[in-house]
Amino acid sequence: MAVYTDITEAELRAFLEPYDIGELLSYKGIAEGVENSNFLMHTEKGSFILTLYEKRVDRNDLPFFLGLMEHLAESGLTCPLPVHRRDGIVLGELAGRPAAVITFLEGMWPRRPTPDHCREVGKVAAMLHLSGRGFDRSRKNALSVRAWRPLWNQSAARADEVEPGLSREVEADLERLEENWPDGLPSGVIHADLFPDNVFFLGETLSGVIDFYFACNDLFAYDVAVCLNAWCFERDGAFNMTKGLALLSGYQSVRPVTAAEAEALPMLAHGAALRFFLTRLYDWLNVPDGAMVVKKDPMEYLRYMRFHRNIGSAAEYGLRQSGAESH
Ligand SMILES: Nc1ncnc2c1ncn2[C@@H]1O[C@H](COP(=O)(O)OP(=O)(O)OP(=O)(O)O)[C@@H](O)[C@H]1O
Ligand SMILES: N[C@@H](CCO)C(=O)O
Repeated sequence: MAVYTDITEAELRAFLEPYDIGELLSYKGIAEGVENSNFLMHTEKGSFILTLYEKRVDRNDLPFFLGLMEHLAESGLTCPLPVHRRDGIVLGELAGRPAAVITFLEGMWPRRPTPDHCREVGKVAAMLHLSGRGFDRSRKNALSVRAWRPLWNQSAARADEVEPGLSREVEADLERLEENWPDGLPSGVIHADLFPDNVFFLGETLSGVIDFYFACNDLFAYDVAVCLNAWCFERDGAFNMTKGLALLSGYQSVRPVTAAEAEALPMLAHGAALRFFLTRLYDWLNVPDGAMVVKKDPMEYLRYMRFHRNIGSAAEYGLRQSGAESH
């Protein structure tokens, strides 16, 4: 359960005083997520999420994340909105952490994604890429290729405890990715963490996207690569081409990928797998077992890295190109 920072009822009531959301009726920690502390609150005016921003979130980035949610919602993409206090402010401080109240989004994230879910997430990723264009703030990706080696260095000495030979294998991948990482591809605002637990559905209909706390400006196709990893592998580690095809065709129905993006996709998917492997490995080795958080398995992402190393072309993910260049 991701509650790193606990709060008392008195603290919470004082924090909520400047908001116009009615009397607090109940609140409880949310048993999901690994990054921030989240609480579900019921007030006289409905349900709200209270988020306390934890270690990996830089306070200076919060106006970007919260502003982006407002911008995307205005462009028609359903996502939660930060609630403004009576004085207009959206960001406060609670228990020594930056904190915000966020509107509650109805829906459930898909525990077993189907090709239909994948098509919908492909579409919403492309819509987000197009909608982000009018957003007037920008944020560098703090977890892109240049950040991987410093992150790896914090785990490298202990990696072989997780699996013998891991250290040498990851070193080789890092070198390959650092040398061949593409640049100059279409870029803009990306979500960067568009996993199933961040995409809600009501029945078969996508009801919204949450968790913009890794959003940044980077290559659009990198975001697609993150999605391929997060949505299209089966529990046994096999890549499901039907899901890949659905996700990519959903994406292309809104924003066709360029030939250069298609060519770079295997490298981007390999790098996207390494990025999540590295943060998971760091947490695996460093977050104490007693912490109220379910640690995610880095080895799942090592298997994806191994898969992508051997991919020759994006067609193997299910990409069908019409030859149309775009954006
Ligand atoms: N606006 C919202 N509406 C409804 N539920 C929400 C909302 N925001 C968060 N939640 C709930 O809280 C959980 C954790 O939220 P979130 O994914 O933002 O946390 P996180 O710690 O940043 O997670 P992650 O590990 O995905 O980065 C979600 O899976 C969802 O159940
Ligand atoms: N989505 C991430 C956790 C939040 O960054 C993962 O599955 O490793």
